[in-house]
Amino acid sequence: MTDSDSSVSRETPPLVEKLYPRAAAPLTAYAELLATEGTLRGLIGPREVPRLWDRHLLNCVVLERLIPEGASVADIGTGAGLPGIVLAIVRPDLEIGLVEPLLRRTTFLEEAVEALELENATVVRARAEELPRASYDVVTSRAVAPLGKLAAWCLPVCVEGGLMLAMKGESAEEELAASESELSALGAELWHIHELGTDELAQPTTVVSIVAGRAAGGSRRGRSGR
Ligand SMILES: C[S@@+](CC[C@H](N)C(=O)[O-])C[C@H]1O[C@@H](n2cnc3c(N)ncnc32)[C@H](O)[C@@H]1O
Repeated sequence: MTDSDSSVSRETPPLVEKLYPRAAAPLTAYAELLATEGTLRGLIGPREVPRLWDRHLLNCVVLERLIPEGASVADIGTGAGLPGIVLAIVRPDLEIGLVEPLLRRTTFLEEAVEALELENATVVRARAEELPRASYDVVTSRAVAPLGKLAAWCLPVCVEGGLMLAMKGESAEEELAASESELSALGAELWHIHELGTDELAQPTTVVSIVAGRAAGGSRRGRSGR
């Protein structure tokens, strides 16, 4: 990787300046952290650095469009903070739990939250299965597990009527078809595939949204209830 390769990703894309002007500086600082400490600590492959914006940050940024105002959000298996840190930056109204079991990753996350001065993000060192039932309004994930397994982890964590948002690639339709009976058994009520950023991004983001029913998480609790 040459210096010019790695610097490409550190230029804030005009799209971010246009759509999220207030978030442009912290997003760029996060891109820099991923490109430096993130690669040094093995959290991001060096080959990802030139495409950090296109394949990672922009891909995550548009997810915010599906999240209701003021929601509490658990980002399951957040790794180096994707999409959780991006969401915390672009949506200060959200309360984000960055859920990750591995110490090396939670150490990086703690440092990133502090460096980026994110008052609305908390690092939670845990596996998804260990989270309290019905504790978040929205549960997000990206590249964590096949949809059926993910639903068994995430839906119980959602309040009744809450949302599970799974970022998926081209496999979304196939995974959804394969897991419909599991979703029903878990009390899911509605599911849908969204294509986000089709007019704006080189690679639109595919998200499976699932509305949690009573059997999934239990009774509704407020955002301060976890
Ligand atoms: C491929 S990485 C994806 C990281 C990040 N979401 C991204 O898109 O770059 C999968 C992450 O899920 C975490 N993970 C695996 N099983 C998990 C579980 N049961 N609960 C929570 N996180 C889990 C791993 O530690 C890892 O950080």
